[in-house]
Amino acid sequence: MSVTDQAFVTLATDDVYCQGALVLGQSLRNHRTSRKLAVLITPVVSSGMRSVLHSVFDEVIEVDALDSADSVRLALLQRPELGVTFTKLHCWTLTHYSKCVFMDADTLVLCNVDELFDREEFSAAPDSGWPDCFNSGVFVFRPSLKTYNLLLQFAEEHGSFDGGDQGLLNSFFSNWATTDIDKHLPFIYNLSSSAVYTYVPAFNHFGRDAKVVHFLGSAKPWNYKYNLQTRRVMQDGTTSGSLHQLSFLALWWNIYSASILPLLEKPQKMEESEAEECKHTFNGVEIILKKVDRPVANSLQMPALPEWTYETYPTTCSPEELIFKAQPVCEVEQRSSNAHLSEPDRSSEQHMLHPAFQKTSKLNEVTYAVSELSIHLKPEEPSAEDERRKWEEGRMDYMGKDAFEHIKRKLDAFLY
Ligand SMILES: O=c1ccn([C@@H]2O[C@H](COP(=O)(O)OP(=O)(O)O[C@H]3O[C@H](CO)[C@@H](O)[C@H](O)[C@H]3O)[C@@H](O)[C@H]2O)c(=O)[nH]1
Ligand SMILES: [Mn+2]
Repeated sequence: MSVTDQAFVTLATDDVYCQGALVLGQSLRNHRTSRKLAVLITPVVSSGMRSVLHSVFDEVIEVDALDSADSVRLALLQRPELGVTFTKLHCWTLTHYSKCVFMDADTLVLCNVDELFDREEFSAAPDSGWPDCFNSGVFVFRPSLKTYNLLLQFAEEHGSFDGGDQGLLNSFFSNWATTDIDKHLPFIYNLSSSAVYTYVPAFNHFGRDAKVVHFLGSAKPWNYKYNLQTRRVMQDGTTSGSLHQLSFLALWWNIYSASILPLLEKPQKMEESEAEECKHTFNGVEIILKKVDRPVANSLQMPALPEWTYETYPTTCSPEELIFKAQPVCEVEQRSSNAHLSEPDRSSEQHMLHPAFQKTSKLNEVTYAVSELSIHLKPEEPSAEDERRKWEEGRMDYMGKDAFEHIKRKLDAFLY
């Protein structure tokens, strides 16, 4: 059964967030959603990335970027980049759907969540930072131009208390917390990976039922490095996380390497060329595959956490297997005790592969050739204004370009 007038909708304003949207879309496919998949993009998304999006999503819809331009409030949140999340409001214009579930590009489904469509506008889960507010990373809504215009008007009149869409939507749907308990999605539909350690016993008790993980905050899965041999996320000085977070991150990367990487234009085969590194370059993003002879000790060694961890996979696993094994161990174990064929939902999975998966047989070539995978943002030259602000805020780069020798050279050039 497929329902064509309902859709999961996400947003990727640039090629970087497209990485997240692709993994989210793929996770929905892996769990055989019966709904359409739509992604909103802006004009800056590259044509290469658009064609990759087309192989996972039913619809790729270009919209103009909306910006809250609310730098003061966004600075309070310490996330100046979030003004652009106002672009999310465009989802109300998708009136060819009767009902939709919006999901942030930094979310991932762990099982089929089609039952969300039984809920009404406006349903969302509590935010872990302020539970009387909902988190706007997962919500059920009804597209309507009327609502869209009311939202824009509201934004103009009242702005957003956090500068992003979440503040705006909470003020707009202000009776969410008190009026209808059916509109409170359980937290397992929007489990923020950072909430994991704020209430560990609750996570241990309820976490195994998690249905959607949300990597909210400034460190996104694509900011980490992934070791294709150990199938673990690598930690360096700038990234850290609890074991639970790291297992969710590893799951994200499992999907990325198994299903998204093979959709990218195939780089020169690394075994043949002597190259140590190969790159896929998009607009502002480089995806780098590296041959590294790094001792395994450098990547994170996860101690055994039998009741809640992800399996590590032998590299001999077929890509299809890999995709469906990317489940919490507790689930895998339950399944293996009575052979997964007895579970009707699983037995048909292998036959229901989305066309996007069929290309994944190329995975092994990549897997064997490289051991480190990372996504880099091509650094933009900081503007003169950014530079000045850094100085004013006392954040000089003493070791780098603001080192005494560089300043002296500038002064010399100015004086002589
Ligand atoms: O440059 C950007 C930034 C965001 N997004 C999209 O907007 C979503 C929200 O941004 P995100 O970086 O995921 O924000 P969070 O870290 O999740 O922070 C919170 O605050 C945001 C601003 O209010 C809300 O949109 C989020 O749902 C809420 O979880 C992303 O997932 C993307 O879908 C882009 O496409 N490009
Ligand atoms: Mn998010």
